Amino acid sequence: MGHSAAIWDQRAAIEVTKDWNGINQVVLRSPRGASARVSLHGGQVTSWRNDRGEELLFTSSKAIFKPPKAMQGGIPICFPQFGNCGSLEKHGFARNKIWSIDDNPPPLPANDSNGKAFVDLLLKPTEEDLKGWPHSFEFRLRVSLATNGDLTMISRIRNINGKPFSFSFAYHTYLSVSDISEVRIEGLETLDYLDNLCQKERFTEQGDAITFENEVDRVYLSSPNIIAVLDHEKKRTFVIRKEGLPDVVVWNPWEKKSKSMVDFGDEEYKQMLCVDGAVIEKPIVLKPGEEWKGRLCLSVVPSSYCSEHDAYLTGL
Ligand SMILES: O=P(O)(O)OC[C@H]1O[C@H](O)[C@H](O)[C@@H](O)[C@@H]1O
Repeated sequence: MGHSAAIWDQRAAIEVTKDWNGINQVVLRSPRGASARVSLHGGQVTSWRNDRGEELLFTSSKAIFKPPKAMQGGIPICFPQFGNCGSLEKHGFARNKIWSIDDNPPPLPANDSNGKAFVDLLLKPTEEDLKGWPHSFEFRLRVSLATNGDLTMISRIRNINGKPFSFSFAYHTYLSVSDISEVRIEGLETLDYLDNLCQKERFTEQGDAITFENEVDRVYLSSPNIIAVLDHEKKRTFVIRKEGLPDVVVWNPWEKKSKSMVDFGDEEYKQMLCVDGAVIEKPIVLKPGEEWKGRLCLSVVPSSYCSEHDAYLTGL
């Protein structure tokens, strides 16, 4: 795929354009008008819009998106380390690297190809990278947008090293919400979590659902594969389905911390909520030749749909 080439295939539209830093980004469009943008900087999804053109992911108005710094917003990929729980830079190096497009990706499964636009991005370590993390790998990230606007990300990480290596991982998903005080998460009740605000101490969630009235920075452990984020004001619900990602990070910096973060504008913390499908507590160990797969699918449904179908949520 050449520089800023536009490729249109019969199923759906895939276009490669340049972002404001001159870095290639892939735009996926669904036949009904939903869209997603994926930057080759970090393989980061920077935008996901529904068919009415409404942005579903949060990006701060002051976001700095200039390599080598990763942008706070969208969906950064945290690999091979989450946060500061290791010797590497925060959240690992993958989100700061320039990925490449696979011009000849394996096809979508036949039962899943109808109207789907997708792109495969690849990350392989350079000689220089191997000095910082001496493990050879191939990371294939497939981002796809379905006809109904669902956004799916599949990460496949293969060990092409002579020795085993281990890693942690997260899709650091910044959801756009109307007002954090009006939002609730269902599906994490009764789970144990590590509280990053209390030196990773382990607690058990007592509430019926998770609501927000202060800073929250937690890793929920061994969660179900479907959770819901209900936004009362917007009357919509994000449904997060995941596979291979046992942990869920829930983060909102709240007022005081967000004031100390250069990327955040005043009061902007109210419009964001990170809910990350992740592997943190028990890192993945890959033997030579082995591959790991982690899948995240994001959908948006009207909240009325959810309350009418109570079982849909209570059974999560
Ligand atoms: O600033 P970022 O690199 O986007 O990371 C922001 C946040 O990510 C995670 O959710 C962590 O649990 C937080 O402690 C951290 O501050």
